[in-house]
Amino acid sequence: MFTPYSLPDAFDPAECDRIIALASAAPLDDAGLVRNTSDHNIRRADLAWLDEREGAEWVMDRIIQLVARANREAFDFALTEFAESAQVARYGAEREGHFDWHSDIGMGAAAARRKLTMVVQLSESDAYSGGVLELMPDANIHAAETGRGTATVFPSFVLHRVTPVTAGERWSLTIWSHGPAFR
Ligand SMILES: O=C(O)CCC(=O)C(=O)O
Ligand SMILES: [Fe+2]
Repeated sequence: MFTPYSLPDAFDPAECDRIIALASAAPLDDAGLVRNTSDHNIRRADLAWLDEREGAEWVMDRIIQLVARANREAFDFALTEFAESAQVARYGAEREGHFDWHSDIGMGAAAARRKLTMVVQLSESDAYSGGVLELMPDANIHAAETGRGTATVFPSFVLHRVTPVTAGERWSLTIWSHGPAFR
């Protein structure tokens, strides 16, 4: 039940390009400084929030379908909303972009209600080295599928990380779905 669930071809290559272009339409924020309390040792990435970009509504429409499908097929959690914007992240080799082990359930009002996380691989896997999304749903580490456009869905409490990017750049899309407390 808590095994990460993979949805290949959640977005096609042209759609991945469009999402990266939307995120790049304005300067990206530093993950260490904005809407995020982590410091650079924990996370080094550049971020865009899709609710701040014009023309990203179709991305959210697709996300709703994908998360609903994953939840139906694999989790059956009580989900009520998407209380936070989707986030596009760029992890670049120029500063070994990474995100250390963490759970997505946080202290903020919305972050405390996160239940499912979905991460989409927006880059071609040979566009970068490192940058592996690893999950620890049990005593073993599971590497997420790296195919471009593949979505990985997992309970937001599952520990996960992105290993340092050592060459090239990796782009990802992350969204959280929210609901009442687990019981
Ligand atoms: O970029 C990724 O693959 C993961 C992002 C992530 O874990 C997060 O934003 O909480
Ligand atoms: Fe995360």
